Amino acid sequence: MSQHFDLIVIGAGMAGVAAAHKGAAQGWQVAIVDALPYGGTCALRGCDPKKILRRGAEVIDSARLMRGKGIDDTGLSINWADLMTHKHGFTDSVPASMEDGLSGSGVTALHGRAKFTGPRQLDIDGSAYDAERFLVAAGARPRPLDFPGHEHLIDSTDFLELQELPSRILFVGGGFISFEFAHIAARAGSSPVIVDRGERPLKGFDPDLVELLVDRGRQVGVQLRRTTTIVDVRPAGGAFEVTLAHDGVEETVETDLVVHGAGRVAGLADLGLDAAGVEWGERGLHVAAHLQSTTNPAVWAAGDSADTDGMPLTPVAVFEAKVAASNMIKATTTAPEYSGIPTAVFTIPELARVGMLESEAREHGIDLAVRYSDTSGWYSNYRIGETTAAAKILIDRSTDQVVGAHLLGPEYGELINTLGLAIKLGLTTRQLKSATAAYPTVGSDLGSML
Ligand SMILES: Cc1cc2nc3c(=O)[nH]c(=O)nc-3n(C[C@H](O)[C@H](O)[C@H](O)COP(=O)(O)OP(=O)(O)OC[C@H]3O[C@@H](n4cnc5c(N)ncnc54)[C@H](O)[C@@H]3O)c2cc1C
Ligand SMILES: NC(=O)c1ccc[n+]([C@@H]2O[C@H](COP(=O)([O-])OP(=O)(O)OC[C@H]3O[C@@H](n4cnc5c(N)ncnc54)[C@H](O)[C@@H]3O)[C@@H](O)[C@H]2O)c1
Repeated sequence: MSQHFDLIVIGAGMAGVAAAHKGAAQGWQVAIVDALPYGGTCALRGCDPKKILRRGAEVIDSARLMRGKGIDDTGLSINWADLMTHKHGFTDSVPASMEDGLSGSGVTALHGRAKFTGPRQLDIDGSAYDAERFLVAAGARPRPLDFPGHEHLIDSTDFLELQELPSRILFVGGGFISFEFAHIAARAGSSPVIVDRGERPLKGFDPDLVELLVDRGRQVGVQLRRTTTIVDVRPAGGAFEVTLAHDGVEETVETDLVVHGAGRVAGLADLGLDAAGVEWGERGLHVAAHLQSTTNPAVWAAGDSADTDGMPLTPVAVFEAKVAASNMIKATTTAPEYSGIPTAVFTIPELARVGMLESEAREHGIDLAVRYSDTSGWYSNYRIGETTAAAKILIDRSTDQVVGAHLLGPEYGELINTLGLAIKLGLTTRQLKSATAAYPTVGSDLGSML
């Protein structure tokens, strides 16, 4: 006997939960299912716990920057176990409070691994369900790696649960995860090495600012090895030997931990999508612009498991889920509009981007004014002793509108939101400069950056 719902949501992360609430508010019978405790990657294994650990690193870094400027940081250190307890103070209550919220909205909260058995049929750990429609919000998982010894790597979830931090950590891949974790680890007293196969790490960010960040990282002990691949990883007496190849030359290094930071792929492999006639790939479930499966009209997707133009980020996942749910409810074909969505790498200092890269703007033939400022000597950064900060704002001369903004500096992960709003609303630099910011705040630097 199969249990019937108007909507079944697969995945109780940020995307799935947002859509489930919206469907229930419509009066639909909605079920949501997760194989893991409710909350998804962001709240339990990603953004939120990561930024709590980063707070410890920020305190250390801030004190060091003020050394000789009135702060004695002698003996200041991170107590990793206590910082982890602080993290658990947030994460531990997430699943129950999310589930309570869903139940309060009338959503049936199920537990188990979902697998399609037909176009509208689902199996959850041996029980049968069917629905008028499904939202696949199954998230992403670390990209499978194939070099010998890859099974010895830990992933980002494991890193965020480490009970103690070893002294030598090697990160595979030069993206978000490796940079953020390496910056935390360096302030906690470890020696992190990031190995990237490309010449340029953090490829989605402004190359000039990335180089400044790499230099600042080097100063605090984050090593970067470019154009280097992993040949193999071998256990060696409680540690690991990792053979690296660079320019055809092999070298073996010893490390205590090897961490996967080599990208994530949509988590769809176990979902039985073929039985539902749903096409999918590494980037996610194949959807039309309005987020409905291109091959099964009963199936929709959002977030990290949907193959869309949106970046695999939390705000994008939530936004897509709301658009998908709204399209289901109203029988519309609205496509999410992705302009003006900022992103930040939470290194210390943080690196942020919204809109086009300089190279993209030039490819589009935009009559570009590039406003570059080394902001390291500006009051906001002098005050806290920060040595590395810069802004690059790209302006279309013909319209006076911001088409891209790239920032590296303390609190610039907040400042980028204003520039995102400017891009979304098509504000001119004249309009932006006409706004008065509270002084002295980092926001009050924006006028000078423009
Ligand atoms: C370490 C890390 C740090 C990050 N930091 C940031 C950040 O600072 N800012 C930011 O914007 N983004 C960040 N991200 C990305 C962000 O976490 C994701 O984009 C976001 O969580 C995606 O949400 P989602 O709802 O699509 O998927 P998820 O939150 O991953 O939820 C998917 C859920 O589906 C469940 N599931 C999967 N398959 C099945 C199945 N067959 N049956 C039942 N349940 C299933 C999973 O258990 C999971 O709970 C980070 C990611 C990582 C890994
Ligand atoms: N602050 C944030 O918003 C945040 C933080 C963490 C993660 N995330 C999300 O999670 C996703 C995954 O993060 P990530 O850091 O794993 O991936 P990423 O895509 O940011 O970076 C992966 C890097 O690994 C390199 N690489 C891949 N295979 C390699 C190999 N075998 N050897 C050496 N280098 C290799 C790639 O060239 C790339 O530079 C991101 O795309 C992002 O959307 C976001």
